[in-house]
Amino acid sequence: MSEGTRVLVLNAGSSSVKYQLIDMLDGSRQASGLVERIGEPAGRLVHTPPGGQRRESLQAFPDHGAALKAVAGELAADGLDLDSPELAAIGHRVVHGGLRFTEPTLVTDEVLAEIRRLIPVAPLHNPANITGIEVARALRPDLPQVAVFDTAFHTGMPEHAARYAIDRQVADEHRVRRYGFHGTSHQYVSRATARLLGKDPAEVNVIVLHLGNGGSASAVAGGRCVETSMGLTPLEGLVMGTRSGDVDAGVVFHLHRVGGLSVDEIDDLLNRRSGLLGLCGDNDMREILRRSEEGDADARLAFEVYVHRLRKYIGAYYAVLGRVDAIAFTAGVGENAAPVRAAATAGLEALGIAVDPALNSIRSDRARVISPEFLRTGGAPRVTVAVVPTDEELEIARQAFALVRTGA
Ligand SMILES: Nc1ncnc2c1ncn2[C@@H]1O[C@H](COP(=O)(O)OP(=O)(O)O)[C@@H](O)[C@H]1O
Ligand SMILES: CC(=O)OP(=O)(O)O
Ligand SMILES: [Mg+2]
Repeated sequence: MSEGTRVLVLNAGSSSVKYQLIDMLDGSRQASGLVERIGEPAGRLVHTPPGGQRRESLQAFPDHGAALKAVAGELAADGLDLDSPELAAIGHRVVHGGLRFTEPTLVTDEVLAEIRRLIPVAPLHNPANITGIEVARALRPDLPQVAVFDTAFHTGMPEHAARYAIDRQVADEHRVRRYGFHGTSHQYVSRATARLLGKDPAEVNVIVLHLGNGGSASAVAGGRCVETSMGLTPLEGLVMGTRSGDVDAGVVFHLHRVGGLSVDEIDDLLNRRSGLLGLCGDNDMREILRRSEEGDADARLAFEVYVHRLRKYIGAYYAVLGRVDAIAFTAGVGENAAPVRAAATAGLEALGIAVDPALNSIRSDRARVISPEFLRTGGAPRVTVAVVPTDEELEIARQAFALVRTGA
């Protein structure tokens, strides 16, 4: 077993790779960075060395393999060679773990084959995750590679939340059920929210709104996920950057039978050309807020559809939990877009939910409460609304390190 104390975490997303090198002795970040717009003509790598100046390099990254090689180069330039004996493991975010992977798992050829078998149910993600694992294995074949699954935190969901109301035999034969994603983030943020409240996670009920490029909501009761908005694939639920979220399944039949689109075309439409992008031509919330402010009607409608869906889920999860102690906004949109947080919670005072405009407008990368100190709720218990930055990489590093150190 390696005596190293550092873990490199790779979070390979649909068009990006986020990475962090973390020393598990004290949780300190040795380096971190992001490669974005992979596969596009103009890519970007931003690397932050230990305690140093961010370096940006603008270049095209044709695929995830090219991106990871560039990351290894940046780390080497800081003397953080991937050959270092200080590295104990490489942790990988893997989006779909199906029914089998409910815990962090050491990657073997057989595990990799199973992750590959799940590509049809995570077509935007598992291929990138696999590439990340393959490139990392080629760079350090001697090192444990640990897969940490987005689905794992949701595997304890009650059966009534995990089941679709379709023929049970068909569902079981094809393993059609609701798996849920972003679980590492929902787990980390729900615990961090409990800490912010000064309580034990076992005592609190939290609605976590993870709003990034992909987005999902979860209802966490006493530390356990009891409901989440994504399903068999990361398509169900909230309106996302390029994904539709919930649509009547009848839309698929209609587009096929009447619209003449093939199943693959509909898959591409709903996963890559819908959501905010489909509604207004932009998938970046920053652009949508800017355009809305200038009076652009398409951007405004996209914003309203996005927020309306979010409000529906807040209401639904309030009912699922019965008692809500906190609502936590997280990920790129949740942490940065004050107008989304304000609109999603507006007019809900009777549920004990409100956001203080001054607190909401403060920019910070720390977990913080944005609900007002005093609120007329008409008797409803007050809900703490908070912005709680997620750290999927730190959580993956912890889980990966625990596995290689203790085998648990
Ligand atoms: N300052 C900001 N204001 C509004 N939205 C932002 C801001 N910064 C980032 N975002 C949004 O966050 C999204 C990315 O979120 P992130 O959690 O990094 O996504 P992912 O991990 O899914 O790639 C972007 O598409 C952008 O819309
Ligand atoms: C599962 C998922 O949607 O992930 P991301 O937000 O990284 O696309
Ligand atoms: Mg993300």
